[in-house]
Amino acid sequence: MAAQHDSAREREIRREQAHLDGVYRRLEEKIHEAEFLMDDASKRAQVGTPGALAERDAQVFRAGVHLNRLNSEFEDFLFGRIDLLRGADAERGPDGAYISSEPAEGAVREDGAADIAETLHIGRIGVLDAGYTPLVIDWRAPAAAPFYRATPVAPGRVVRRRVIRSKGRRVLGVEDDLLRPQITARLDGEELPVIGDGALMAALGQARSHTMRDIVSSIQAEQDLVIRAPAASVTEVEGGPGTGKTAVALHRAAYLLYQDRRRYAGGILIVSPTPLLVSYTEGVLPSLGEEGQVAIRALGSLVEGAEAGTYDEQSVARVKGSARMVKVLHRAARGALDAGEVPQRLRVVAFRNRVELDAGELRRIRQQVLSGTAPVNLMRPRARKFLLDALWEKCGARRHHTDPDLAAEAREGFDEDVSAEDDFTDFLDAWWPELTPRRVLASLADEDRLSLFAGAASGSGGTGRSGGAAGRGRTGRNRAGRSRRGQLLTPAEVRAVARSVRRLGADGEGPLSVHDVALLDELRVQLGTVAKPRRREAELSLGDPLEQLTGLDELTTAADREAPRRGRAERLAEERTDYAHVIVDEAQDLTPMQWRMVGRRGRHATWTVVGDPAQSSWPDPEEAAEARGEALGSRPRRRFELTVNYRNPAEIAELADRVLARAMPGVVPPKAVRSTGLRPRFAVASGELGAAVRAEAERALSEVDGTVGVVVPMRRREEAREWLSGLGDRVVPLGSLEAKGLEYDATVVVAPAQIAGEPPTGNESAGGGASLDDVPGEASPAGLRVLYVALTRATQRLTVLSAEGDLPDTADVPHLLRD
Ligand SMILES: Nc1ncnc2c1ncn2[C@@H]1O[C@H](COP(=O)(O)OP(=O)(O)OP(=O)(O)O)[C@@H](O)[C@H]1O
Repeated sequence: MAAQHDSAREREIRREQAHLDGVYRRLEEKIHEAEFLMDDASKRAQVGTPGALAERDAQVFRAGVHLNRLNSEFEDFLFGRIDLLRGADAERGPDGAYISSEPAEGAVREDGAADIAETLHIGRIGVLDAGYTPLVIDWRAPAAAPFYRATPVAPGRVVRRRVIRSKGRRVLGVEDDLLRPQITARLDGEELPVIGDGALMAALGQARSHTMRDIVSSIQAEQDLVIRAPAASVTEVEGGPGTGKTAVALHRAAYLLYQDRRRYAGGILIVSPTPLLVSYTEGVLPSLGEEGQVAIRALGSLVEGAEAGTYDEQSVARVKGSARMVKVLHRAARGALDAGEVPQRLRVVAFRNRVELDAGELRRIRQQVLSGTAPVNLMRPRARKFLLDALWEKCGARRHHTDPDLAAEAREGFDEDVSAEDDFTDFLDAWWPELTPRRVLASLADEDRLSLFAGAASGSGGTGRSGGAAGRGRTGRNRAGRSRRGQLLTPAEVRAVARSVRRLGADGEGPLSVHDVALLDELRVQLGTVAKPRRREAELSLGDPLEQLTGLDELTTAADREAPRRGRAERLAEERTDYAHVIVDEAQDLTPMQWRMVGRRGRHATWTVVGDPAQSSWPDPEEAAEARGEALGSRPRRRFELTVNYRNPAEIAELADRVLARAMPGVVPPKAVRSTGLRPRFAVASGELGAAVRAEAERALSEVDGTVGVVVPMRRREEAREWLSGLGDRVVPLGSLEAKGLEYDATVVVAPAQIAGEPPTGNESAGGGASLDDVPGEASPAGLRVLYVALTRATQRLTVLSAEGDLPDTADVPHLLRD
């Protein structure tokens, strides 16, 4: 029986191999076609402009290179096949396949027999044969949708879905799902064979590496609905851990580009919470045939020239992320002209007279200038004009001219003379310097200044409306000391933030934290920058050079795109601050300030926002929801929910759900699709914690082939690196908040009560150091949500190692994880 089955499998593999061979033959024809075109182009004397010819040469050359590389570099280039019944009508779509999604009446005969009328192969790119019949359909094409959408309940025309595993030119295996088991279908006169137990389970059981794989061959129906949702307005996707939100977001980016390349020439931005998650996911798009138009950025790398390198203590992050900072920064931007040395007197010579403005006059002029609403840096011309007005008044020349024309002429001469004086220009540079966001942020290291800006709301003025910096600093502090009502930040918060920005140094060039970056972006807007000239759209557009080669939708490989496009993609990302589509991953964790920063990059964009409120580590969900609402504006929303957990085996999911029930009672967890029979392991660190962690990590390493994540409380992450040193790169130490979005074959979760008892905050990551007590605080809802994230990272095995505060029972189960 087994031998028979094997031979059926082998026969099917041979058949798929024959098809793949045919595809490669066609590709080789395309190589020749490309070579011919290249040859032809070079022979032609003058057709079109020289520029057009050069472009054409380049295109043809690239086409040849792509085709050559295709053989070796496109792993599982062909991965799927569907066998379909005859459709309700005989109309074909642009990809050469029949359009009907429902079978024709009579396609299944009364005795349950039916013939397969159409077979489609699905791959990463589309290939047509010489007669425009599809050899391979691009996975994003409408004709490929049934491959993902068909279910036994709603099979449409699909009788059998097959996943093909191949490498380069070789077919390695096939796995089938029968979607209409009740009918007897025949293909070319033979009964349709069904091989294997389905591809999804095979994919889920594979060992994990440090980079995410695409799921193109096993996208599930509810995920496909999101990936192919129309790009209008805002697509919101919620789902528990492991439901494929990140995977879906990445596939959606590739799908949108395929659908409307021209529209998305404006760029797609994918915002990820941490650099770890960026490096984990960034290989997926090239494997899907896309890269150049998509920028994947961590929140700490979203602002040009401001790369976050450190992380704030959690209590500080909480303040910096809060929407209260908007007003503080508004005041800081307008008050920043008073930071440092400010000239107290302006002296010029005009019409052979010395004219002077003293400190009081200068202060009043500054107040007048700042009464405008423009960003501070853009007010410099206004400041210049007001100074000249005051000097003109003071020099008394106006009184000598009764004739308005003569007066105007004299004034013009006056302005020209004064403006040309070094004393005047030097003064203006010092009195109204161009402010940089970094410098203004750094100026908040002065507690007096910060407490003034953080003081009770008093209009929008900031220091520009009152006296000198030092005097105002004192006033602010007194005011703050007198009354806390209406204060934006408490004195303790002021101290903590001021201390944290000292890291930037006086010039502001020191290391930035993740949360500083959103503050810089806010200041960038408040201060204003002189716009750089924009490149011409044509220069930016990547176009699709291969569109001209008939019969191939698109032929590029990851390696192709990497080399020539990388520089270009980087340049595009650098230049771009406004995208055509913005995808936000782990959206539940953006702080209000980060929502503002991200919102600015998608003012004219459509959006896809994916997240899970149950995994939010931000302590004030309402404040974040409000900021998210503002960033997304009044655009209509379309909501989707993902309900199946593809990552965790049921045994692990069940344990994690106990924590979810504590963190968010009543929330329905996603359903785990597989079970391994391996229950989580519980252990207690009775001696030295480091030794126990290392021993558990070693044990996990011996149990799985792939990666092991060791999740520790944030304040332990530096120590954890030492505990695990020398165990090799299959083991990754992680602070609890760093684990977000990642997954490992095995995880060791250390000290759950400490993880749940840490002060909550937004997206934190490696580096820096929180200063917490050894004994964990009370588990907060946000802390429990962080623990829930930690417990849902494993694809195969989970170990929970109890430490101080965990109160394990006789079976070593810590109190937070008991029923
Ligand atoms: N249809 C699928 N076929 C195969 N694997 C899948 C499928 N959907 C999801 N997966 C796998 O499940 C795992 C979880 O996916 P992903 O990281 O996208 O989930 P998530 O919802 O973003 O999780 P979290 O909220 O925990 O970050 C990944 O390994 C992904 O490849």
